[in-house]
Parts: sequence; C-alpha cells; structure tokens
Amino acid sequence: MRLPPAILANAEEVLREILRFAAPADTTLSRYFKDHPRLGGRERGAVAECVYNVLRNKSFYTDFSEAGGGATMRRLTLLGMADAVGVESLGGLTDDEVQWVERILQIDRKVMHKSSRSNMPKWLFDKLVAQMGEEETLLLADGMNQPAPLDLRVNAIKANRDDVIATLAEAPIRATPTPFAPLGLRVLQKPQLQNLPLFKDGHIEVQDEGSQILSAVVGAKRGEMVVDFCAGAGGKTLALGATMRNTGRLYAFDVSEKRLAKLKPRLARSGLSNVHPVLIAHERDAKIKRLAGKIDRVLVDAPCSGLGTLRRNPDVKWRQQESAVAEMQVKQAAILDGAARLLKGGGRLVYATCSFLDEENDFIANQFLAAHPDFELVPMSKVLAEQKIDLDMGDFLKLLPHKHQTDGFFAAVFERKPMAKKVVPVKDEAEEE
Ligand SMILES: C[S@@+](CC[C@H](N)C(=O)[O-])C[C@H]1O[C@@H](n2cnc3c(N)ncnc32)[C@H](O)[C@@H]1O
Repeated sequence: MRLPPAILANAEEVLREILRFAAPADTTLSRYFKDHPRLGGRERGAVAECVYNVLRNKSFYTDFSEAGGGATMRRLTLLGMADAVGVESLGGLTDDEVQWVERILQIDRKVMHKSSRSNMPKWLFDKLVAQMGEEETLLLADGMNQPAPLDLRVNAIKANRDDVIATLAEAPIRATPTPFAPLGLRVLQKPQLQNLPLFKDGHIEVQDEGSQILSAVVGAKRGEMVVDFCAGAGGKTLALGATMRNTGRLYAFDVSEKRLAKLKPRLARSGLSNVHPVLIAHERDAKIKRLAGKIDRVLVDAPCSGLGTLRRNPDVKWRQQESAVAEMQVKQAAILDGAARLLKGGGRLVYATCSFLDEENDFIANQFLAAHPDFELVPMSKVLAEQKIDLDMGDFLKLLPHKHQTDGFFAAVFERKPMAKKVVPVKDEAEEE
C-alpha cells in the first residue's frame, strides 16, 4: 500500500529542523511526532527512516540534490524516503522525480570521490585518514553507516541466557547469543520490549555488545568497592552491579542530575541493592575525597565526542566540531586524574570512551601513564584473557563496527602499584641521647 503523498511534506518539515543541528535528531523527531499525533505508526516509521537515511548519507545525497532543478530540500527528502521505503510506495511524484530518484539510487558509490563516499565532514575524514589510512577509514565509515542491531544483556542475578532465548522465542522474538559478551543477545528485528514481562521484571536490559565487553573489562568482583565515575543513566553501572552479584558497594557518580534520575527506574527493575547513585559537582568534589585510596576498581566512561555511536546517532558526525574534541581532551584528562586518587594499591582504573579518535583514546591513556608513575598499564590482551573473552587486542580495547559488529569503544586498564608503606623514622641511639 502506498504512503499518503503528504508524508514527504512531513519528512521535509522535520528534516529541515534536524539539519539545523541545534538539538539531537532523536529529540527533535520525538517532539515532532508528539506535535503530530495524527501520523500513524507506518508513517512515523517512514519519516524516521527517511531522516536517518539523510543523516547517514548526507554528502552523497547533497551532491545530487543540489544539481538539477527543483528545491534541494524536496530532493534530499525524496532520496531519503525512497531509499527507506522504495519509490513505488510513494504517491504524488512526477515522472521526472521518479526517474531521477531511481537513477541516483542506482549509482555505484565506489566511483565517487572518497571524502563524499565516506559521508563525513571533511575535518573528520582527514583526521581518520591520518590515523588509520584511507582504506580503513572507508570501511569504518561504511560500518558506521549501517543501522545497529538490538543487543540485550541478560541480568545474571535474575536469569540465564538460555532461558531468556527460550522465553523470547515464545513472543516470538528470535535472539542469538552475541559472539563475545557472555551475557549478550542479538535481536535482528526491532520488537517493542517495554511491555515484555522479561523487560519489566529486569531479566534483560538493552545494551550494545561493545558496552557489555567494556563493563566486563572492569573485572568487578563480589564484595569489592567499585566506582562508576561517569555513570550517566547507568548502562554500565547495571552490568557492573550484576557482575558483583549484588554484593559489595558500587558508587554511581555523575554531574548530571537528569541522567542519574534515569538510572533509578532501571535500578528498580534490575533488583540491585548494591548501587549508590551520588550526584557530584565536579571531579574534585569533596564527596569523592573521602573515598580516596579505598576503592578496588574505578570505571571512567568519559564524556567524549560520541563518534563511536554513529550507527545509532548519525547526526553526531555533523553536530560535532573539531574544536570540541580538543576541549574534551582537557576534561577527559582532568576526570581521569581525579578518579585515579580513589584507587587503593593494586586497584584498577579503566579509562573508556565511545570514540574512535586517537586523540580521545591512546593519547589520553599515554598522557595519564606519563604523569602517574604510580600506575602501570595492564595490557588488554591480559585483561580479556582473565575475563575469558576471545578478542584479539594489544594494549588497548578498540572495538569497531566493521570489525566487531559493535559500536565504537575504547578502553585502557591501569593498575595502581602497591602503595609504599609509610616509613616511621627510627631514631638512632646517638640521636636519642
Ligand atoms: C559517556 S557518558 C556515560 C555513559 C554511561 N556510563 C553509560 O554507560 O550509560 C559520560 C557521562 O559523564 C558525565 N560527566 C561529565 N563530566 C563529568 C565529571 N566531571 N565527573 C563525572 N561525570 C561527568 C556526563 O554527565 C555523562 O553522563
């Protein structure tokens, strides 16, 4: 059945606003749907897919939309919509429009200029080419342009993976174990999970496999004192709390009250009682000071460019500025430095980002090591072997969508050297006399 011709006008209207990049695309889209309650489920799906297609393929579509006659925005929308639902599902197009769209969508992108083919802003393309070479950059760009599957994490304190697979199959939702994360499941359709008893009762959480691997890398154990320094809405906090089997103490710090508030209902579902959310003002907050030298493990899931999440948030590459990366580095180093004080001798500090830029990753990790001789690097190959995760890594964890089918993640693990015992000076006899 054809979509109503007005669907293109709807998509064009919301796209126009989203392409101003004043707010995240998903926020603008949700608000638009709220303001247009008459749009049905199928129409909403088509508008959303059109918007995401345009964000993913903006350079490619723009090259062709700007050439020829007609309004650019209409052509941009037409390409995004036809790519999403097929030109035959669209009503109200002129013959010229139909022919034009069909011709553009058949173009072999391999013949295009590399920077345009990557569908990235030039500053980002150039940075990545300098970092990993042109061929790898294009593979990464293609990987980042594929929509992400839905990954779930089984909450080990309430369920096991096989039982969850069987219960989902009754729904019927087909889920398969993720290749690397021991509690992960991958679902290829996009089912509504919110009403499933499995979800409501906290047996499953939505979490990308990369984020699950990163949580496992922390290696939190039963009875330990653990801090999730940048806990946000708690994606990794929940995984850490379950790994600790709901024992010990897990502090969830964040500077954002709004994000920590989102953790609360997730915590309630999870059944965890070992998590203590703490709102901090900054990385030097007095609330942190009293825990100095007492913590076994600290995860710093630092604020970053977020470029590793492009499969889900393709607008990030257009919204992010090169200058913001440099500002982010200062923040990342400061948070890591503040968090390091919490660790006891032998304790582990994990620095992580959802970015694939060396500047936010290797650079910050190496800079930290150079400035903190009381910490040493634990090679990621060793950490992954400890966790029995079969991934081939060197010193750092570098997850990439085109290689691992996860979002882009980085992690480095540092161990604090045993603290030198305080030496009490022994007065010699002559001194005593
Ligand atoms: C990448 S997000 C964390 C995502 C979260 N760990 C998860 O798995 O869902 C980074 C978080 O760092 C927080 N943040 C920013 N500055 C901070 C600071 N100085 N100290 C602690 N948290 C901070 C942000 O509010 C944001 O929630």
